[in-house]
Amino acid sequence: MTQIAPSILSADFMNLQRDVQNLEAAGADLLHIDIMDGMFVPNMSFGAQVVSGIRPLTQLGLDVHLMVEQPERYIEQFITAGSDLIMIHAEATEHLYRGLQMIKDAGVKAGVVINPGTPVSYIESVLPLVDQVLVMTVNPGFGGQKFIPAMLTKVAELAAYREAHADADFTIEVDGGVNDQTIAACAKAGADVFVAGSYTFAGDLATRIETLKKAANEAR
Ligand SMILES: O=C(CO)[C@@H](O)[C@H](O)COP(=O)(O)O
Ligand SMILES: [Co+2]
Repeated sequence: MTQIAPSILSADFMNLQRDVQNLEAAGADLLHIDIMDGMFVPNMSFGAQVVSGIRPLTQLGLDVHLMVEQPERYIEQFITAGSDLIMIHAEATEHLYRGLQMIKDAGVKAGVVINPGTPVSYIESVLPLVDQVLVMTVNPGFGGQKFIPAMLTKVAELAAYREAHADADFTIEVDGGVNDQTIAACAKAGADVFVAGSYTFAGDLATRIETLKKAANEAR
């Protein structure tokens, strides 16, 4: 099933409540929330307080993308803040399995993320544990970058893995440079959840979300 997850990184932070509520009214399926620590990625965004602030404003699931060194240090904060799904980067911790278990043990969905330079084989041993795999289709750290088409082979590889393994029960998400031109190829390769920040906010929200959904559904 297609799910569109606008990234609030492209929202107007001085009007975040308005933008979150407008996204829900416009038909967003999830809210993608990018947390950047200035270490794992060369940019900073915001912390768990903002997630706590958003939580009571919307019924949408909060899809939290931690771009943070040693994310296990912050998992509890993001659970308490009301995240529905917490994703940690495979490259950011020596204890990937433990970090994912911490999230799952709290009854929250857990996701693993891979950077453009990381192969699917690197995360194979955690695939039976996760609820979502996020394939970065740009280098993490900034919105508004150009989609890297070579990442689609990883999406297809994950879709084939899921098909072949009865114990695999994860959605495949793509993040970075997703727009009306790139979403069809992602859907064709097997992606289910599509993060779109700059594209969604560059026009009428409802029209843009609808355009993305239609393109993804037609490509399947
Ligand atoms: O995680 C990230 C960037 O690191 C993303 O979620 C971006 O915020 C998506 O932005 P667009 O590429 O859609 O503008
Ligand atoms: Co993201």
